[in-house]
Amino acid sequence: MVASEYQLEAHPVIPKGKPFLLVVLDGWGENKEDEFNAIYKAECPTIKSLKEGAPRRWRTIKAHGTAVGLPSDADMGNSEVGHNAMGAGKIIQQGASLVDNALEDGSMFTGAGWNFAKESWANGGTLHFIGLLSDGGVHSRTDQLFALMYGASDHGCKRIRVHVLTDGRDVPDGSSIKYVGQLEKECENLRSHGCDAKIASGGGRMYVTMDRYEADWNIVERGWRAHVLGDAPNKFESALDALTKLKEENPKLNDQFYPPFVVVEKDGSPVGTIEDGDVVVNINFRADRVIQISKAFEYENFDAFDRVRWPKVKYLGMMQYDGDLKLPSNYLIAPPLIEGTSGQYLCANGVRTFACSETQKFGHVTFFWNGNRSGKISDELEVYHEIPSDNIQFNEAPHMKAAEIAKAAREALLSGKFDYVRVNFANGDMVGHTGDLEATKRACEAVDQGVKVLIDAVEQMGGIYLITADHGNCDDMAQRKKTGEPLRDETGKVAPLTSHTLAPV
Ligand SMILES: O=C(O)[C@@H](CO)OP(=O)(O)O
Ligand SMILES: [Mn+2]
Ligand SMILES: [Mn+2]
Repeated sequence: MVASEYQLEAHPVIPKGKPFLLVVLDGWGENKEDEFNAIYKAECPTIKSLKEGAPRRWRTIKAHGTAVGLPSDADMGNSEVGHNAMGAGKIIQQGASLVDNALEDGSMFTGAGWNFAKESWANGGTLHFIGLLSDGGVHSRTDQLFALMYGASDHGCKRIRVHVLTDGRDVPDGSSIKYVGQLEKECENLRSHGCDAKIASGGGRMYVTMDRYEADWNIVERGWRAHVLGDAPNKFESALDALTKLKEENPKLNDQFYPPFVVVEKDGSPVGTIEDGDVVVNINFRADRVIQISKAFEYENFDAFDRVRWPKVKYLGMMQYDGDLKLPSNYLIAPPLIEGTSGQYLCANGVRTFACSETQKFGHVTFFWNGNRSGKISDELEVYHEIPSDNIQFNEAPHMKAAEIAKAAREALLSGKFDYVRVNFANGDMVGHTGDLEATKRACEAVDQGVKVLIDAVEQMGGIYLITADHGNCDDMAQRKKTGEPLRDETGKVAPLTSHTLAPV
C-alpha cells in the first residue's frame, strides 16, 4: 500500500485535539461471577462502575477460537492473537492455523524451509527440535511436533534430538509428565523404524529458554547451555527421570519453573549436544518467547551472554518470528502478513501516539500491535515507553508495575503532546498464570486503581477512552469438570487454573 491509501477522513464524532485513551486489560475476561472469578471477588469499583453506570456502552466480544483466527473454537485466546487482531482491526489466520493447513495439505514437506533443513540430515547432521511441549496451542502443539518428526523420518532423517520446555501455564501444572511420556513413546516408535530419536535436554518454560522482550537473558543462557552444550547441573538418563526426580527433591517445583536438565548416556555424556552441520528447528509458532533464542542461534555478533561455542547449524523457526528483523532467516511456514494496521493509518494521519506497558507486555502494545514488527512505525510521531518488570514470580508482587504504568500514561495524557495513549496492564494475566487466587485478586485491584488514574486524566483533558482486554485468564482460577464444578484433589483442594480462559472480553 502507498501512504495515500492510509489517508483518513476526519472522524465525525471524536473531537480533534482531545486525547484518546486505549487500555488493554491483559487476561481479563467476562466470566461467571463466582468465588473463582478473581475480578468479581476483588474490590474493583472503577470497572464495576463503568459496567453498571453505562450499560449501553458496555458489551462483550469474542476473544478466542475462530473469531480471532485460531484453528478451532476449543482454542483459548492469547496475547499474540488478541493484540494482532486489535492492532490491525481484523481477523488474521494465525500461525497455529497456517501450520495445521500446511501439514494437512502436505505443503509443509515441499516448501523451501523443509528442503533447506533436509540438506543437513542428508549430509549426516542431526535434526534437533526445540520448543514448548504441550497441546496448549498458544505457542506450539505436540501433534505438530510429532508430525514433523515422522515427516523427517519419512524423508530419510536418521537421528533426531528433542529439547523440551515443560509448560504448566497453557495446560495444568503437573501435566508435563504426560507430554514427555507421549514424546518418549513416539521416540521409541521411531527408533523401532530405524530413526534414532531421543529427548536430549529440557527445562521449565519460565526458567529455561523462553524469555521474552529481554526481561531476563539468564533464562535463555540456561537453555543454550543445556540444549547446545549439554551442560546443566541436573543430569539424568531420561527426561521422565529428570521430571520425577527433580520434583521429588523439591515438591514445590512446578512445570513452568523446572531447572535445566540434560539427558545423558550411562557414562555421563550428553545424548544430544548441538554440533556443526546439525539442523535446529524451533517448533513454536508464536514469536515473542523464541526471538531471543533465535538470535543466539542466528547472529554471528552476539553479546547477550557467552555462548562458549556457536555451532554452525541450519536454524529454522516454525515461522519467521520478526518480519522487520527477518528473524530467523529460514523458517518452515511464512507468517501471516499483517498489513493495514491501525498504527500505519494513525501515523499516516499525523496522530501522535504514546504506547506504554511494563517489560512483560511491552511488545504486546508495540510488536504484536503492529503486526509482529519490531521498531516504530514513525520515529517522529510515536513514543514507546517501557517500564522494567521485576524478575520475580508475580504472585509475590501482584501489583507489578500498574501504578508506574498509570503514572507514565497519565503524564502523557496531561502533557498535551499526544493524541492517542495506549497501555496494557499485565497483572490480571501474569498473576493469573501463577494459579494463586488471592494474589490474583490483589492484581485485579491494582489494575482497577490504574484505570481510575487514567480515566480521571483523560476526562480532565476532555478526551475519550476505550477499555478492553485481549483474552480471559483471571476471570476463572479453577480447573473445572465437564459439569462446570471445580475440580478438587483427594484433600478437597481446588485444582488451580493457570491458563487463559475461553471467556469473551
Ligand atoms: O505467557 C505467555 O507466553 C502466554 C501464555 O502462554 O500468555 P500471553 O498470551 O498472555 O502473553
Ligand atoms: Mn494476554
Ligand atoms: Mn497470558
